[in-house]
Amino acid sequence: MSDRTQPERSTARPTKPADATPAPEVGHGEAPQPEEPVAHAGPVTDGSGSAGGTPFRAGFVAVVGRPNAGKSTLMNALVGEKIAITSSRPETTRRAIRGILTTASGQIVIVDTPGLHRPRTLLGQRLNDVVEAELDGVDVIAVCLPADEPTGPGDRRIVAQAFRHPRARHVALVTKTDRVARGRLPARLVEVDALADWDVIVPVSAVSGDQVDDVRDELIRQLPASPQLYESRTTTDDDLATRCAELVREAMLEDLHDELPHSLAVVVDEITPPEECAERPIARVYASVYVERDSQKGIVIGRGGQSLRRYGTAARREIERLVGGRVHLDLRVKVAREWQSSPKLLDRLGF
Ligand SMILES: Nc1nc2c(ncn2[C@@H]2O[C@H](COP(=O)(O)OP(=O)(O)OP(=O)(O)O)[C@@H](O)[C@H]2O)c(=O)[nH]1
Repeated sequence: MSDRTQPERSTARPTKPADATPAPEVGHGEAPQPEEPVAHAGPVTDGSGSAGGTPFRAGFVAVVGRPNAGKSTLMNALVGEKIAITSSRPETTRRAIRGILTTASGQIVIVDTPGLHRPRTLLGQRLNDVVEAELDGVDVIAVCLPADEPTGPGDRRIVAQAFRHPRARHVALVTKTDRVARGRLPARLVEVDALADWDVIVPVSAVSGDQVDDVRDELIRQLPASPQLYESRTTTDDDLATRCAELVREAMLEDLHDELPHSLAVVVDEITPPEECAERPIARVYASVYVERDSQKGIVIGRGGQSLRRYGTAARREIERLVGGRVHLDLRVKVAREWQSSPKLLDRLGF
């Protein structure tokens, strides 16, 4: 990324309001031609150019924001596939997850990052470090700011952090627009505009799908001219074991309450492909669920193993959807004492 030439910054800055009123026109400045993502298209292009003489663009877009801002949901909507797990609980994302979207004119490698916040544990600190490391090399930093919440000190910190990387383009994505009445959106856009010198601001609802295509087109427009970085059919660089572990954690987040979710970590120890099963063509996934204390182990298992069965079934269904076949999911619950604050255990759990 760093050695590629950035496209010239657009002089027509589509989203800059001349003053506080009227509200900014967003995301339509250069008359984008919406286009369909190319699923399973042919071989990697040489990047020499796409239709109409416009160069093919490709690069990395880091999606940042505070916990629960809608980053992962938006990435999934852009890629059109569940790449990152999501939940109503803050701090669901714990790694930088790459989702890849390829169209006829560009390829976006979206890096979904953990929500940025003041860390309370060593895990929190490491997650913030992950985000900072990702920001260093990307072409575009997209800051998610929910439409239905006013700008807070956390948002200002994140925006300041994003602008400490001046080589990147800076895009504001005003998320969850379906949650505000249409009439209230302009004021929020003006508020976001006043926060920083954005290259573009795009309002979007990943849940209703409104303006997801505009986000895609704007992000591509911000990327440098470049050959494709991944094959067209690739939608993530995550491995199967990691994705399965995340689906187990997602099912648990949905099922379990209180502070417990923060104490959970899931590691897939082994996956046996269906062809290796003598009796039935069924993949076997062996996973360990780690909690921090003995008392949590009881909660996670539930009376007579009820809870384990409930979210285990939900997770298995999601894994079956992912692999496109039948799956046997074997979950073991283990205690890794205070792992969120232990450097050694964090290393072992992959943080
Ligand atoms: N109504 C509505 N809800 C949304 C939208 N986008 C996300 N959400 C909800 O907001 C919650 C958080 O979404 P995530 O995508 O997990 O948020 P995140 O920013 O990745 O969260 P962290 O992993 O905590 O950093 C979930 O309950 C989503 O369903 C949206 O466009 N509209």
